[in-house]
Amino acid sequence: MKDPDASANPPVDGSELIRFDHVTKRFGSNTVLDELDFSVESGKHVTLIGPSGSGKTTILRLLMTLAKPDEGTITVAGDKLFPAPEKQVREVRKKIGMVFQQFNLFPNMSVLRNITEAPVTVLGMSKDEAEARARELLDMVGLADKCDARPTQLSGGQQQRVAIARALAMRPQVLLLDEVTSALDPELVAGVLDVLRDIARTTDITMLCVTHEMNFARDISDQVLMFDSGRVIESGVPEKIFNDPEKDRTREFLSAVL
Ligand SMILES: Nc1ncnc2c1ncn2[C@@H]1O[C@H](COP(=O)(O)OP(=O)(O)OP(=O)(O)O)[C@@H](O)[C@H]1O
Repeated sequence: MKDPDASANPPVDGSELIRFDHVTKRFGSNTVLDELDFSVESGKHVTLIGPSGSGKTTILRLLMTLAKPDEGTITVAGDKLFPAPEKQVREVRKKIGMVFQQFNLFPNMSVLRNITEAPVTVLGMSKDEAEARARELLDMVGLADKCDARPTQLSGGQQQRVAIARALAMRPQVLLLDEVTSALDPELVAGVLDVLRDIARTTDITMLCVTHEMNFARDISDQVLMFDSGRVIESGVPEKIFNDPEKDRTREFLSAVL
């Protein structure tokens, strides 16, 4: 399962890969992110936890440019993602890969083609190179024998593992994971989390994850950020946040979910 080459040209470990400065996002009168500041260092695995509606998914959607902030700046690997000219946004956006709750695979393409499509059309990779890379990634997620299958012939857990391979095929510097096991039957969750644990352990990719799987968060995170009402109210290593949180709000949240 080793894939030392999951991300292209990773920045030097310890440098800042993602930075939010005073980011505010409103939906009508609802201020979802409120002058949010936080950063993620290159190579680290950071998990966002917090109550439903606290703004976690919105952060990932801003990074994917699926939504825009109202105020503030977002920087990725030293380059502005917001505010920035459209051409720069497209370049910076290539550094980011995301796996969603729903797998969003193309149903009428083979598994292999689902993975090679964007590297060929967006990155201009040759078909041969993209296929070789896709086969390596399918091996990494334990689906080497499913290249020719259609997504509908796979279980939800297998589809999600294809979606993980598809995100990595673009050689992003950061992988965003948004509640990737929420849509799965319970017996399929462990297989997907094991694949992600292996990716966290064996690659140098930076991960920013939203999850309700607290054991998974404890296992893979270098840092856990506790969110409430659009702000980080507490952050620290998992041992600290899960065993000895400082804020009552964090304690209340964890006692409700653990
Ligand atoms: N497109 C949208 N239009 C209007 N309101 C939205 C939109 N997207 C999100 N919101 C609102 O923003 C708030 C934060 O949503 P978000 O999905 O970021 O929360 P979350 O912390 O990820 O929650 P959960 O854990 O339930 O997924 C919620 O009140 C939500 O209703």
